[in-house]
Amino acid sequence: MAHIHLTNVHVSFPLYELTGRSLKKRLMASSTGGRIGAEPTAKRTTIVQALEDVTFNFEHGDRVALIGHNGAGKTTLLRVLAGIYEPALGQVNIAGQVAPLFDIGLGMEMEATGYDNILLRGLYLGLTKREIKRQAHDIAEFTELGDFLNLPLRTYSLGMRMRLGFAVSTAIQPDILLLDEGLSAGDAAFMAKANARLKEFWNKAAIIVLASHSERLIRDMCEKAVLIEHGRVVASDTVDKVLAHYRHIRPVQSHEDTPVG
Ligand SMILES: Nc1ncnc2c1ncn2[C@@H]1O[C@H](COP(=O)(O)OP(=O)(O)OP(=O)(O)O)[C@@H](O)[C@H]1O
Repeated sequence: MAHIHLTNVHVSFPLYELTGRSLKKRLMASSTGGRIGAEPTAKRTTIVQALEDVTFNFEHGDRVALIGHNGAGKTTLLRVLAGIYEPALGQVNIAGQVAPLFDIGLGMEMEATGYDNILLRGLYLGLTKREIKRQAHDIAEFTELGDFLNLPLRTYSLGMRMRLGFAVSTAIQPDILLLDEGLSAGDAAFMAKANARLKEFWNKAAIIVLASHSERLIRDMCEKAVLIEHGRVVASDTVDKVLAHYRHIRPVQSHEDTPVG
């Protein structure tokens, strides 16, 4: 059974550029972003605490929305779940194959060809060489990039890179899907195809974690939600309860698809 268990996870980024006291003060008072603090060691460098003491358990069957203001820590948390960031403190315990459908260029090499990047991104995602080779033809077909697959990635547009990244990430049925907002950058035809594949995965994936500001998307896709404020989890419950909590602490005027965060 798939699961994601996080215990007291901390992630911080040093801000070497930040030397002025007044800018630091203004940042500390900001309603967006992670908490600004001082690194306890090493010359007291200023840090942004992107995640602070994050603990939660997602179990098989969970569809969870990550909700929070700009810079709250949602993408950082997704990156921790994808193994892109190693937390400075705390434990990450994940059972199941993870497919991150964001940071689509990670693991890819600009000077390598599309075909080579299928292998590189596949290895980066934790697939074996054998698994990738078995799927390579289908992946190439799904991208519809044809002869471009023989050219280096630097010659691709953003949308072409997204086609390649998406095709590799979804080459096998993952247990855990990680998404940041919706997919973008693909053209209409590819987005329709990608969304159809995503829908199929959506029903089969054991756990889905979606970071989003769209109330409609959150309500459509998830049953549970985690609210993050300045890197800390402040609520973890049903979507209804967490959205109500969020509205309470950050009220907005409502309109058709009320942005969350
Ligand atoms: N590479 C980095 N270097 C320095 N600070 C970073 C870095 N990545 C993220 N941060 C900081 O960490 C905090 C959390 O950022 P993160 O991208 O996780 O927020 P988010 O909730 O995904 O925001 P948004 O809704 O705007 O996408 C922010 O204050 C951001 O400035």
